[in-house]
Amino acid sequence: MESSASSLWSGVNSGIVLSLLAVVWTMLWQGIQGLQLQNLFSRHSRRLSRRLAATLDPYLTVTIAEYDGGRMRPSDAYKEAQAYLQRATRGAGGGVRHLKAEPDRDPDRLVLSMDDNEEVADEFRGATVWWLAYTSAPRDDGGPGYFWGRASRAERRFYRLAFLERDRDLVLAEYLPHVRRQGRAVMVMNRQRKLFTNISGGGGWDSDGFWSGSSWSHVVFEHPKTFATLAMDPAKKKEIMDDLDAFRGAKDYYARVGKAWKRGYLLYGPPGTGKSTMIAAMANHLDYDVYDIELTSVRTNTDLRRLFIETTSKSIIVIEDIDCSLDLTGKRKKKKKKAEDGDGANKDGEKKDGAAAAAAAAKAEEKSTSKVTLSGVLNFIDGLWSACGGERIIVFTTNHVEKLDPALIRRGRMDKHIEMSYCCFESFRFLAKVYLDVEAHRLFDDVAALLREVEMTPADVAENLTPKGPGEDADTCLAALVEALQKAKEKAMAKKAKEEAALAKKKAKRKAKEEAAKEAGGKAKEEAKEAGEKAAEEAAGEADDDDDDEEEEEEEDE
Ligand SMILES: Nc1ncnc2c1ncn2[C@@H]1O[C@H](COP(=O)(O)OP(=O)(O)OP(=O)(O)O)[C@@H](O)[C@H]1O
Ligand SMILES: [Mg+2]
Repeated sequence: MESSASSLWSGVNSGIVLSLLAVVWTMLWQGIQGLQLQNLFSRHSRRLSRRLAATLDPYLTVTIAEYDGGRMRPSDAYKEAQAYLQRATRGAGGGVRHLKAEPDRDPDRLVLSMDDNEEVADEFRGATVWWLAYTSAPRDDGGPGYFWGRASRAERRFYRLAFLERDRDLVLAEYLPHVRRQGRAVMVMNRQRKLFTNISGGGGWDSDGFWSGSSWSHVVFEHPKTFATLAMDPAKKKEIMDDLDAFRGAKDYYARVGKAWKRGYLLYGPPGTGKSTMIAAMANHLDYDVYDIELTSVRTNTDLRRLFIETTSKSIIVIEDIDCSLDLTGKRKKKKKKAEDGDGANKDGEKKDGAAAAAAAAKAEEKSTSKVTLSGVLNFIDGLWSACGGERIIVFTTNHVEKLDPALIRRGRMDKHIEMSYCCFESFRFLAKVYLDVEAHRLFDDVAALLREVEMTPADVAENLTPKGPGEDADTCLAALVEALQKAKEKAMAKKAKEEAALAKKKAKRKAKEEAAKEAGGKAKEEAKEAGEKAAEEAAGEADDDDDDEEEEEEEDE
């Protein structure tokens, strides 16, 4: 590859006029080289030259947009072209004068690519082609991407490939596939796993407290946790690793049975039992990117769907603490009725009752409350859109599995339910090996006995096993753990005693209340009985009087 300024003329038929022009141009070029105006002129000179060439042999163009389908999915072809062109800008930048730089895997280097409005020429089997990078102005025109709301109003990036008409077949049939293949190879070589989030990066908080602007931003994913350092029952760990391996290699299986190539994991258990750690281990095991969705920052179901569509294949999509993120429990029907999307699409894309109803519903919603509903989340997991893009793992974590709507975690949505529990002796031994490189110790029996009686999270055990200073070793750390376990045991016993005392007090109170009620009931009964008897006597007396009157009346009639 070389800069277009030097190679351009090789693709052009020269005639007398052209020769003359070339001479004039060379002289002019040499003249301005001494001046600092070269930057300015080089770009224009290349364009001018190409236009000149096009008048003799018209050129064609192919444009590759950053997003497919309006602004729904980042385009693979764009990414491949970008990677291919990164190669073109290696070394001295391949003649490109304005470069963009991103961090490389190697901390001392940068990955360079051409900046907007830069142009680079490439040679392929004797043909010259020109690549131009450019950005179009944000649009607000209700065009194809308008459905996606704010996203369509962001800048749109493109690569435009120009080539001479006579090279048409070569470029379309061979050069472009070559670019894609090479680009993919570069991407594999440079691949850095990424951790994406929907709440930071080039955007801003809107007046309702939601993040708007670019949907995902990312950092390089560098979590050191692997299954080799994750403490849990070995059989359970192996089962999870086998499950992940089976998923990764099951493309054909999923296609054959007609299922989207995705798998749902529900990780549940008390805080500090390793749920987030497990996600990092899964991502490292599979070599996948991680998309961490902060659901409370997603405004509507439509936004949630857009976020999903923008995720790439080979990724883990995580929603942590799903029970806290939203009120998802038992509100499915109610919410479905009232909480429709502000953007005009509801869960199933069904038609809404009308704009007035939508506006009323939107007004009724509290301003700062996310309108993502359980239906939206269910649709996100296994609706029609969930099938696009392939090879994804969806992970939910929660501390309170019992609070979740059964629909959310049924098999098929969350295929595998994994309980992360308190530290058992096996896990402790594992952590002792990892943290202290100790496989046996005189304090192990004490720890084993205490762990049978006390619940301690792997996070707390790991903390106690971490040497805090130069004087600390396995002996001091294990002694600290035993002490912490004993303290935890005493605390648990004190708590239990307190609870029992409270329970006994409650029982005694209830009993006293019952007896008082009984006594009061007996007294009331006696009084009622007395009153009843008195009333009966009186009634009987009155009845006698009535009989006498009737007899008298009968006699009078006769
Ligand atoms: N099973 C485990 N094996 C190894 N380390 C663990 C394990 N569980 C927890 N840890 C350690 O404890 C710390 C906290 O764990 P983690 O954040 O994964 O807990 P969590 O279950 O996600 O908690 P929360 O419910 O509060 O989010 C981590 O830094 C990790 O190193
Ligand atoms: Mg966590």
